Amino acid sequence: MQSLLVVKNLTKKHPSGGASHLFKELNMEVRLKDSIAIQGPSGHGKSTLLRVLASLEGDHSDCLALHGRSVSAWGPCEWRKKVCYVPQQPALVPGTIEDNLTLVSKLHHRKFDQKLAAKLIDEVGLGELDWSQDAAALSGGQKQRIQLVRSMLLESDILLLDEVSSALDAQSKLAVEATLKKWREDKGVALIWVTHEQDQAKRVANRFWYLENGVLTSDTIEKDGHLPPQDEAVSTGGEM
Ligand SMILES: Nc1ncnc2c1ncn2[C@@H]1O[C@H](COP(=O)(O)OP(=O)(O)OP(=O)(O)O)[C@@H](O)[C@H]1O
Repeated sequence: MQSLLVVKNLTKKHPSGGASHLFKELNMEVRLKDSIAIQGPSGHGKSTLLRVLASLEGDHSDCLALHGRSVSAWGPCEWRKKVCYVPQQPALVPGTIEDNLTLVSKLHHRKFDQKLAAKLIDEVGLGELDWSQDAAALSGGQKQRIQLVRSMLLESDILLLDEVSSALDAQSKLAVEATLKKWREDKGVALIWVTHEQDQAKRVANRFWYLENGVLTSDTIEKDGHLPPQDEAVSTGGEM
């Protein structure tokens, strides 16, 4: 399977300072259509790892390559369009739902694909919403889904999903999972999910990573009928 993102010797010091590392010398590869669940104890750096992969924290250009090009070769803004981080806490802009959905096209001077936006909104279970409604008045779970659809409209190569269904009821959670699964199949994107839910990880992922004490290990169980080329998602020498 074709490689999208290659990570080599990625090291991140603990944000609290000192000599300790959140993770050290991580090596991994993300392939086309991968769906990877990252799990591990709270506070061991899962969200930080996603933000680093999205080039939102520190300068790790030498360690990250997308389609064989580093962050600095793409430029950080272009990189973030291609490797999109979706945070757990919705960060909607002031204004209506429509203002939020059209934000990506406005920022990137693209035509807004209303039909696609409406389809995705419907699929995640928000088909009844009036787009002229104030986004601030939405529930936490509705905001999470608006933010997710807004990110999907960027049509990135990789979506980094940081507990993106944590505020949802069981039915809405399944709707979001199904929407993302279809998106991955249709668009060939890769999904990386941070989730604390073992059941969700099993439902959505074909590869499983575990981050603890600075070490990322991979579980080679694979669904979807393909085997990993190597047990490549294994880091070395982590320390806290
Ligand atoms: N801005 C920051 N300033 C100081 N420390 C930070 C900052 N961001 C994260 N940390 C610390 O870095 C460590 C890793 O945090 P991170 O949120 O990446 O962990 P996590 O595995 O995603 O946790 P959780 O499962 O609870 O979401 C934690 O000890 C956290 O307190």
